[in-house]
Amino acid sequence: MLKIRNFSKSYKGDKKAVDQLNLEIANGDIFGFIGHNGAGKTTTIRAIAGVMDFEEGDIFINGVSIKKDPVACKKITAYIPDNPDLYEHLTGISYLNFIGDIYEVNKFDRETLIEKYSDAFELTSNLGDSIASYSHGMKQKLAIIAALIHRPKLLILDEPFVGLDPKAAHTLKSIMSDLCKSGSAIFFSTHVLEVAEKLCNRIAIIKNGKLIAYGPTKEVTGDHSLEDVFLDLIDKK
Ligand SMILES: Nc1ncnc2c1ncn2[C@@H]1O[C@H](COP(=O)(O)OP(=O)(O)OP(=O)(O)O)[C@@H](O)[C@H]1O
Repeated sequence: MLKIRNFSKSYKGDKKAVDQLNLEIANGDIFGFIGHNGAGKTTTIRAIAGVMDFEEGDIFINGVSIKKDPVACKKITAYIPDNPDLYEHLTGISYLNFIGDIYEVNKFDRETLIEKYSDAFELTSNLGDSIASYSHGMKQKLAIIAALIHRPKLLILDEPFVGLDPKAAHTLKSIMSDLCKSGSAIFFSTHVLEVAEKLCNRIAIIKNGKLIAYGPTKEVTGDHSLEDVFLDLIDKK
């Protein structure tokens, strides 16, 4: 579903924020992307989502290059940034319908999925309110619902659990599992290593723009916790 080939990115000619990254994510994978602050996670995620240009390498979504046909890639992808920028003057429901229109979601699917996910995130009673009145967590929930209503084949999330209350975080984890069981793939960054260890079948650890571990979670961790492996690798390499 997602192939990253020799991807590198430098900002303003500085040293590379990401350096020759290669990754593959299959349908059904929940892939956790882990690294220290400034390691290159958001840079990678923004390139995959097609919201940032890059010079070196290529990224393929379902076999299509994000450079050559970004629209085809974006049609089957949903991207939830760490701090979603929503249209504050809209109500929650008008925002969801706007996204539904862009992705050409039919009326039945739209109504069914808006109801399903708004109920799951306990946002149904707030959908008529303006987004400007939402808390940070409510905005995040709305961004997640908007991403889910067009049934993305690839869901990309940057730090999705920050700002969610424990119940919403639990709801999101089960939705992520269900989505992957239905054949979609998920790529997300997180600093919450316990969540990555429990939820992800594959993980990658990035340090200073380079991969230092990559593979099935159980193979990367062996007999240790992901936290131990992460701290050990970050100190060593
Ligand atoms: N717009 C930008 N202009 C210049 N440098 C940038 C820009 N965005 C990121 N960088 C640099 O690129 C490197 C990688 O940043 P990135 O945001 O990808 O890290 P991250 O792993 O997502 O970090 P965090 O966990 O803190 O969110 C850092 O050295 C950062 O300073």
